[in-house]
Amino acid sequence: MAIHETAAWAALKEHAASLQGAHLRDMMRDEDRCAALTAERDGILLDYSRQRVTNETMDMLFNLAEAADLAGKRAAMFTGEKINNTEGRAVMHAALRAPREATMNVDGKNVVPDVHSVLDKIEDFSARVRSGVFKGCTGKPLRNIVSIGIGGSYLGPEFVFEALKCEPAAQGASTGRTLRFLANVDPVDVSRAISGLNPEETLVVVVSKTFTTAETMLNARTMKDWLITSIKGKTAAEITSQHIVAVSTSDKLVQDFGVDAANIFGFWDWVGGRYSVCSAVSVLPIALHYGFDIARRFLDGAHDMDNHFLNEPPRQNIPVLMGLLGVWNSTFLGHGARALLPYSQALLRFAAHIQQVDMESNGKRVAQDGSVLPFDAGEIGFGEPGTNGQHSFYQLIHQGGVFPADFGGYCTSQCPVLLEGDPVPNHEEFMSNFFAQPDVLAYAKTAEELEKEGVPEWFRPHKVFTGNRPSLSLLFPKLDAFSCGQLLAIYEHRTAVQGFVWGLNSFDQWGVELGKKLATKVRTALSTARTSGGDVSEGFNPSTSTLMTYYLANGASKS
Ligand SMILES: O=P(O)(O)OC[C@H]1O[C@](O)(CO)[C@@H](O)[C@@H]1O
Repeated sequence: MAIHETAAWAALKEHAASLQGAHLRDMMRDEDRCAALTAERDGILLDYSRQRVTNETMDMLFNLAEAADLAGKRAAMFTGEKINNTEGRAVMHAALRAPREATMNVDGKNVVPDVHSVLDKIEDFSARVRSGVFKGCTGKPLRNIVSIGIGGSYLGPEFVFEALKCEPAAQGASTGRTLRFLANVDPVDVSRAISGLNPEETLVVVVSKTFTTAETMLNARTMKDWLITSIKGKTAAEITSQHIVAVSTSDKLVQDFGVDAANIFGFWDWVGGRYSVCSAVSVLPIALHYGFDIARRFLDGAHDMDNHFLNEPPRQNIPVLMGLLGVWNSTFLGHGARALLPYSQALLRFAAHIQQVDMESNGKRVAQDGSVLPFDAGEIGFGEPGTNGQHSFYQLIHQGGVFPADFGGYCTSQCPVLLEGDPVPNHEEFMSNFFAQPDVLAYAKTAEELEKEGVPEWFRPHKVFTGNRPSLSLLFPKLDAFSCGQLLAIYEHRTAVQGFVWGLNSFDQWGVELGKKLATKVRTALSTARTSGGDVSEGFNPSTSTLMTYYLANGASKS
């Protein structure tokens, strides 16, 4: 039975209607309710008392999870069933962070030894590069890493890199080293990536699961050309073998590109692109830059959260709770977008990564069996670290439409500062906002209150806050490699929970294919027109032809 036909679904619809008049300001007065709407794991505290839910709502959401067979689908994921039915693939990113002694089967084969053999290879290679045993072809140490990749082969690694940049252990381990990312096929991104780098000290890591992605392959050719034309007195083969390595599932295409077989770090088709953060996709650049131990701690954190997700009952299970609340807010309360608001500057690329994990996974219009979903699945995710976001889009989330918000924060800072004579450490000033903002969203400021404060009548409507805007708060002890892994896994599993409940396939991404095909057609037409002077009116609609003609006439031939 489709999930929207179940009694659990109907009950939630009715319940949502009955809660329409309820206001968070009143709901927050119930201390027992507030105490019940929390969960804890390893010092991570989830407080979801500012969600527009009661204990009854949660029970009904747990019933919905049961009706959707959430537990069965989760077990199928962890046991290597081919739950990505449109691609015939297992979804086993949890195996990427499993300990050596674990057993996780795909097609009857334990994949954990393969995972650890690549991790061992990364540990060895990164140690040789970092110690200067593996050098550039002119004998210089390789201090700079440029990691080329896009989408799932870029956003996760960059999120992890930024999260650890100022973490004391990671910072110490990366002194004198540079890690940059090259994703966009815009040549400006190449220029930004290589600016100030000495090619003789630069190692390029080409990251592409398929090794066919147009953007990544052009950037890889561009970087190869940069290395070969800038390093003098060495052959192209010598330069390529010492300065380019690759992370991919396709050994053949990587070797055709000229990379030594010894310098390929593999992964497997049971790892989806946006779920590949714990494969060599991130582990290699992170280990090269911060050292392998830091990368291992990150994997351990993600594994810790896998265990929590797999074993904890729903009421204490952070990803399950967050996934069900996402379904509640979007499907039953009608809030199609949510804000990701980490109170940590180190998480400046968190929202971008989770946006991809969530929107590429659950942005679907059909159920797993191909039937059209009679509700909007997927949510828009957007965000910025606090307090920068407060001075940008918070106006809208306080007084415009309603956007449920995920607040994230840390009890201690990666870089504490206490100025002489200042009463509070800088981190506490920062975190005061983390505690204040959810209450501003939840509680109202009424016209009557404003009147009592002496605000003139004409001015009151502008200062009214309707409140009743849901949020949740995730408070971690500190941001280090381990907790960064936990955070990643919470959000990966949160997305899976939503997809499981909605009954769709969160692990394919057919929606990105058509654009790639059309871009290929445009590229061919532009190149033919530019080289042989033809026009671009054939095969395109009048609008696209006009735009392309204008582009060709205004500088394309020169750039
Ligand atoms: O790693 P690849 O094969 O270059 O693919 C890059 C990305 O492109 C996508 O296929 C589509 O955006 C992602 O799923 C993937 O992570």
